[in-house]
Amino acid sequence: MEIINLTYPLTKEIIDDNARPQVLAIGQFDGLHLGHASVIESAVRTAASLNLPAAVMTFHPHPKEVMKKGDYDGYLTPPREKERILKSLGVDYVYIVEFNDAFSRVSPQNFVAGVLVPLQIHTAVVGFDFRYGYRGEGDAGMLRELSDNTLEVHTVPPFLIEGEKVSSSGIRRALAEGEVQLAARWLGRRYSIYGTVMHGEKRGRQIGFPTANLKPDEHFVLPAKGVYAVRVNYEGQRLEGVMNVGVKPTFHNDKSAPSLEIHLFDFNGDLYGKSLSVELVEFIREERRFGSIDELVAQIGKDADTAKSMLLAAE
Ligand SMILES: Cc1cc2nc3c(=O)[nH]c(=O)nc-3n(C[C@H](O)[C@H](O)[C@H](O)COP(=O)(O)O)c2cc1C
Ligand SMILES: Nc1ncnc2c1ncn2[C@@H]1O[C@H](COP(=O)(O)OP(=O)(O)OP(=O)(O)O)[C@@H](O)[C@H]1O
Repeated sequence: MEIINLTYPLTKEIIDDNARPQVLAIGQFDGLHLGHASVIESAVRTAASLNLPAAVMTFHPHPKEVMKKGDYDGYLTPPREKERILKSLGVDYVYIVEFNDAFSRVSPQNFVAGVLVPLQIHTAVVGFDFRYGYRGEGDAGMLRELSDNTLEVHTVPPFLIEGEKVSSSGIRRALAEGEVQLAARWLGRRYSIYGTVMHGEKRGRQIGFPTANLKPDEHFVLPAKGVYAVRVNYEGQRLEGVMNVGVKPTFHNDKSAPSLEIHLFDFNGDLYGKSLSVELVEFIREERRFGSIDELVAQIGKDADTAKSMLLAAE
């Protein structure tokens, strides 16, 4: 899979290097949830049947971050995570269009005439509610006419679960409420955060529950503050543990950014500086302030037992 960064307007060099008949799925695709997968899989299938390469076009940074509106609070799939998943879907080319103020003002006409036509897109595959161009004025139906009928357009019907359209914003809402199982059903996999283990305040070991403090490698959306049963992938080993996402109100009054602390079961190696990914399996309870360290320690012991039985029952 090749990744191509594009800036509008496209240069002659970029066009010369990338113009080829190809099937293109277009969208923000943050999360690469089951709805996104149905669009991209449809593009991959169509490409195979036409014997053409399959491509995906996405935008970076997230338009909601640039336009400072909506529910943006990080990425469900920051760039490297998105690449990993797109690769597994069988995509040949990924075009990442730089999303900035100027690009947000490109009209639907100029998007088609200045990007899709020069790249020789044979078929564009989009979801039923795809919008593009300045103020989202363009829709799927307009793609074909704006290209002077050179472009085939496939529109993918809504992917629903229990009657609801699977969406990135729904997954953000679920994570913000600690509903990690709902998020996992919509994602088609458990939500995971990739990061590096940093030095913490060194209190964990003293209280009998050493924790790995995870600094996310990219700007991941964090789930609601609280305690979670987790699975951890470390150098190919699958470990299990319990994670606190929070500000440790028993020790601090500040409202600093939440930290991610993982107590791994049956593990006592040195993790400082190591890369891990942590999969959220189940929410256990909200974070709270304890009156004494003994009470906190007793509760963490119970959390660990709860997490173990949840992990045993989880597939
Ligand atoms: C499973 C688990 C649950 C936790 N729950 C809370 C909590 O509810 N309130 C709190 O103030 N700290 C909570 N903590 C955070 C501990 O206070 C923290 O792990 C300890 O202070 C060590 O921090 P350090 O790594 O910065 O030294 C929890 C930690 C774990 C591992
Ligand atoms: N559930 C779905 N079923 C079919 N197509 C979808 C679904 N969700 C998104 N798409 C399509 O995937 C592409 C990318 O959409 P987008 O990233 O805006 O998805 P979204 O999850 O609806 O996002 P948000 O919740 O932030 O509005 C678009 O073409 C869109 O129409």
